[in-house]
Amino acid sequence: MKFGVIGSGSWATALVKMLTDHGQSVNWWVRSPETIEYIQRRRHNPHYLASAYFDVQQLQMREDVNAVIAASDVVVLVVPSAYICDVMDQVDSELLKGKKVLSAIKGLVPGPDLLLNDYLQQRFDFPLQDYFTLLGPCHAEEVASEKLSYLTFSGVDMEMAAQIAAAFKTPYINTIINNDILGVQYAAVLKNIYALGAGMAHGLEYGDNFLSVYIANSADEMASFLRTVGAEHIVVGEHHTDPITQQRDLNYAASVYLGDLLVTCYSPYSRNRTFGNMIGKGYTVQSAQLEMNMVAEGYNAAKCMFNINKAIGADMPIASTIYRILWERVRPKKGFAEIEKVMN
Ligand SMILES: NC(=O)C1=CN([C@@H]2O[C@H](COP(=O)(O)OP(=O)(O)OC[C@H]3O[C@@H](n4cnc5c(N)ncnc54)[C@H](O)[C@@H]3O)[C@@H](O)[C@H]2O)C=CC1
Ligand SMILES: O=C(CO)COP(=O)(O)O
Repeated sequence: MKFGVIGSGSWATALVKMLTDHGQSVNWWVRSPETIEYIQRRRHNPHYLASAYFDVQQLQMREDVNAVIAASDVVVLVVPSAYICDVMDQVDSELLKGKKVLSAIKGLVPGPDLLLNDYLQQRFDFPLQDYFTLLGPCHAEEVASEKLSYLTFSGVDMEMAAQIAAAFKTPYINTIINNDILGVQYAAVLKNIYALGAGMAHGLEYGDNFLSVYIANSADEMASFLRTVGAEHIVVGEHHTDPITQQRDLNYAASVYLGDLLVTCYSPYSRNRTFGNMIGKGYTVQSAQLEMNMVAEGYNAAKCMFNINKAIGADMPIASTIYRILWERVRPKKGFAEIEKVMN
């Protein structure tokens, strides 16, 4: 199985490290020829995760995204969601036929506000059976230092998900398989919004006691949303697996749901938490964005989820207050005074 990694930020660099540490050869789309030349010479990415070193004999780096896709069986999408349309607009749709797509993106396609599988289906007629996700609690920085992490691979084709997962196994990466392909993506999007809020709470100088209450309530709100969109899982399930079993077996305390919420709310590596902390301290959105050379997905996600939930109608007082702070200029202090009132 040949892997092609599309993206060269922190997470893409971490995934290339996992694959090459496993012994895989990797086709890697790196946009700048200078960066390619640097990695060839110095064996690490100068811009992101610079402490991760590669065996460059295993890397085939190219500036042309179509050449990477053509040479690969599994296309790993790992650019921030804000740029995914720009990248996919360069892709020749014929090349995607018969390929597997593995998304490691924790965001929705902004504008149409779509899960990535729905975007690929609408834009490329790409079938859900060939679509997989790689999610779970894992910061790129801890991959660089080879700290033990658990990644969850999801897909309606669980056998193929397991085969893909096997290629990422290393002494520091364990893998888990599940078939909740839509739910895991929504969970990954929502946890970024709640983590942004956790950062705001920190910036507003709430303590650990309140934070634990806030995270517990966020977990509950997330699970309630996932149960509300459960009907969609049944539609997916009807074609591939027993829909009732799929519904009843879901454990929202599993690492791909609750675990990722926890690590993103608590870890100092989290970009969403860092961004939220600045907002809580009084930075504007624009100045917080300028401070970071990395992407906090929760900012766009707050708006996308607010729009999506207009149709779904789940009760989401926390996510909608974070949206109003970020996008409607509600003062963080005022927003959190409202959040305080809905805590259980
Ligand atoms: N960093 C992490 O620890 C993890 C990140 N993720 C997810 O991975 C995805 C990618 O995030 P990161 O690698 O962390 O990004 P990043 O914030 O490290 O890097 C930004 C990336 O955007 C690229 N970029 C900038 N402008 C672009 C354009 N116009 N077209 C295409 N690419 C452009 C840069 O080359 C770079 O690859 C996100 O959805 C994130 O939520 C998931 C798990 C862990
Ligand atoms: O998804 C992540 C950890 O699992 C990364 O979170 P941040 O984007 O907030 O850094």
